[in-house]
Amino acid sequence: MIECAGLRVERGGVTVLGGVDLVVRQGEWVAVVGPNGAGKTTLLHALAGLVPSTGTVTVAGNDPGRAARRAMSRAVALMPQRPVVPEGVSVAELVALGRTPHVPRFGTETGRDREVVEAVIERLDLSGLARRPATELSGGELQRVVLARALAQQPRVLLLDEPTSALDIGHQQQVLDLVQGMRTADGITVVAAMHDLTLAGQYGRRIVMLDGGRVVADGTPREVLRADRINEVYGARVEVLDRPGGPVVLPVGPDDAAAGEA
Ligand SMILES: Nc1ncnc2c1ncn2[C@@H]1O[C@H](COP(=O)(O)OP(=O)(O)OP(=O)(O)O)[C@@H](O)[C@H]1O
Repeated sequence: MIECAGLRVERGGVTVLGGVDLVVRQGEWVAVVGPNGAGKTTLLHALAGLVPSTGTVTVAGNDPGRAARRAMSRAVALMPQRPVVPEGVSVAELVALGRTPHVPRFGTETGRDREVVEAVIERLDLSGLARRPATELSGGELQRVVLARALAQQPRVLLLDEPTSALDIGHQQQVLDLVQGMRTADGITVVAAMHDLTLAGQYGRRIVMLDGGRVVADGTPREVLRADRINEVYGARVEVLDRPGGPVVLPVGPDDAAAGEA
């Protein structure tokens, strides 16, 4: 569903992705992890055709740099890290914008479009907010609305940029369970940049770790989420517990570290 070979991106004269090779099969959930500035957002933007890149990239049969925007938007939805919300737009209207690539150029939305929008609003627990201006939402509410817009697009490939960074623990699980359900029911392919490594390993059956614009590890959560690697790549202090649901990555507090050294 996604194939990149030697994918490179330069921003402001600096190489921010330096030759990424990645093959993602249909229905896979790949979690992209890595420290701040590693290139996660840039990778998602290159897959969505939002930044110029070199090398070869194919996403759902399209070359993101050349495909017509409507064709790309019917196949690929990106949930951005920093959504731009137009003034005066309600939550329901913002979610309905996800149907734009499916509405004929000079046509109007159909009953089917409205059904899809209503279904995602309900599934993301947004019915109570539907009439509110989207600019007045809390960060977590807006994050769910922007995910709803991406799901209303009914894409074959869903690119999520930090989809749960503003959500409380209950909504994190609810939102990721919903995406997981769509992946298994509809076979959509998910690539999600995530900072929470435990959640990344619980939902992503495969983890790709970036550092300095390069892939430094690619494998199952148990293979990639090793304490020594995380400590080195992130400059962190963590302990990894092996649990049946996947590795649990715990920060080691300053007092624990001091006790360990004593
Ligand atoms: N328009 C730009 N001009 C110059 N440099 C840029 C531009 N956009 C991104 N960069 C740089 O590219 C690098 C990768 O950025 P990117 O946003 O892809 O990282 P990230 O892994 O998503 O980081 P974070 O975890 O902080 O969101 C960073 O060093 C960033 O400063």
